Amino acid sequence: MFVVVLLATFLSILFGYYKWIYQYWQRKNLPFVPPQIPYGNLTSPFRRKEHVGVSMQKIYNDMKEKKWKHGGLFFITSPVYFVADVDYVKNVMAKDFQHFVDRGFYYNEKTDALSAYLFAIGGPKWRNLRTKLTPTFTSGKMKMMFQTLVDCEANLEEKMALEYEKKQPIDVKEILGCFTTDIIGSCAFGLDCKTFQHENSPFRVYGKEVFASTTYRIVKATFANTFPDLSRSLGIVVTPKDITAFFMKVVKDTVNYREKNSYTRKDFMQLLIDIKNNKLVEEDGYKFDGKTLTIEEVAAQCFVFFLAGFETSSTTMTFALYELSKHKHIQDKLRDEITTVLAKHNGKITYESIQDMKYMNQVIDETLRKYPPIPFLTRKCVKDYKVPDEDVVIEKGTMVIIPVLGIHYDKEFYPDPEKFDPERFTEENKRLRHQYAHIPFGEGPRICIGMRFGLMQTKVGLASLLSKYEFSVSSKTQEPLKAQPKSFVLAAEGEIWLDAQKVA
Ligand code: HEM
Repeated sequence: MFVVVLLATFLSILFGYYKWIYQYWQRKNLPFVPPQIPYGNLTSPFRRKEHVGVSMQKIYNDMKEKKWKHGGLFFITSPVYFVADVDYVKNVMAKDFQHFVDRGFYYNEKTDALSAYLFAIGGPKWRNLRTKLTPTFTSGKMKMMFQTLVDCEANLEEKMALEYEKKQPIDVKEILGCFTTDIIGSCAFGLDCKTFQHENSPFRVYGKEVFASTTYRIVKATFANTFPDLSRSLGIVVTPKDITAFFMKVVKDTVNYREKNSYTRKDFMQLLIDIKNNKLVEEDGYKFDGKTLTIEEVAAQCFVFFLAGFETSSTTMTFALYELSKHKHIQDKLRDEITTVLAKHNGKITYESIQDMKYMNQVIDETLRKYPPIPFLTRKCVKDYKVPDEDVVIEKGTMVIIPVLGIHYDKEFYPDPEKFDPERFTEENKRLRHQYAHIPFGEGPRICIGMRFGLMQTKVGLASLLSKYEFSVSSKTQEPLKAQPKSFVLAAEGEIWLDAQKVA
């Protein structure tokens, strides 16, 4: 009896707490989407049937229909500020950035070293590291790493030739996943991963594991990101232990080898080692601030280059090839451009030749509009923010959502948004649109630091494949494509099978 009374008292206190919390936005005078106990406006992590990015897109559409420029949500019991107007998005991401410096992701340097990477960390730590790493991604550095991409492109070419010989539909997602894993493995870790030759190469295996979200990992990450301070004091670890052990060992071994043997290489790893040993020179745009990187910090940054660098670009190439397969005239037009440009550069894919491919840019921009790998972005309010021209103050500590996918499918900016149409991205059409209507790489000071590198590897992969093969969708592909509900990056559920024909 006592236990029943205790339980009833606990439940009624909990219910009262939820009721009080769920009136938060009402008290703030901001319209809000009615939440449900216990997950608020999130779907249960145990019954997730659609990608969170798609749920955020639906909320965006709903708010637009009601002519709301912004609104309130709840993630479990945390109030979340949702921005549904591109001018407001611009304020949050750039104009009033000082209020929204953090991303609000959980990380824990003490118990989970690899989680403290540039994408997740906040405050002065982020600013410091961002300043240190920015010179790593200049066009000069990209040019320097281009040969590595060309070396990996030769492996892609060889693998495609072998697949073609089989006269079977080709799993492009897998091939392009191996291609970008090889590139990032080489540029971030200085290793030849050989993923094409060895199906079970550790980088490919761990690369897949990193993105294989199980319900357990989703529950843990949702809890840690919703209650970061509590999770930090509980010492929650979000990176699986075997992944941490593998990447820490690879980085430590590589750094030791290079330092002992005075061996250097033109890659991200070398740039990080140079920052660690304070060897970067002023001409690199680097100003020494008296702080170097620890080996754990080097490992975490290598890890984020790997995390952020391979899946985003491989899904972009995969979706681009899928859309091109469905739109032969666009595919032919792009191939014509590739052939013409390569002819001017002795038939070689060079750093200069890919800069000349203007229609390629349009195709990639349209692919990233329809399939932004990160379909919504977050910021955390770090000091109270009075929303301009509104009677609302967003409190310090509030999570902010920017619904990228919703904006990218908004009919106001993109009539007939389901249609794949690279003409939307001619210079003239881009000028006519709000700058924040296309944000696949984010915007403002926290914009993707690897954008140039990501675009470079995407262009190399597409130019390599399209110059030699003509693609069409195989009947083995499950259409219409559906987004994997549990993955972090927006990726297709199941394989994308394409048929290839050699170009005459
Ligand atoms: C098609 C390829 C890629 C896409 C679409 C993409 C997209 C994004 C987006 C949307 C963000 C968040 C930006 C924001 O919040 O405003 C981001 C951040 C980031 N990306 Fe990328 N990315 C790509 C490739 C890469 C590559 C190749 C690397 C590294 C080699 C990389 C490293 C990072 C890092 C470190 C951050 C965190 C930046 C910060 O918080 O300061 N990304 N990326």
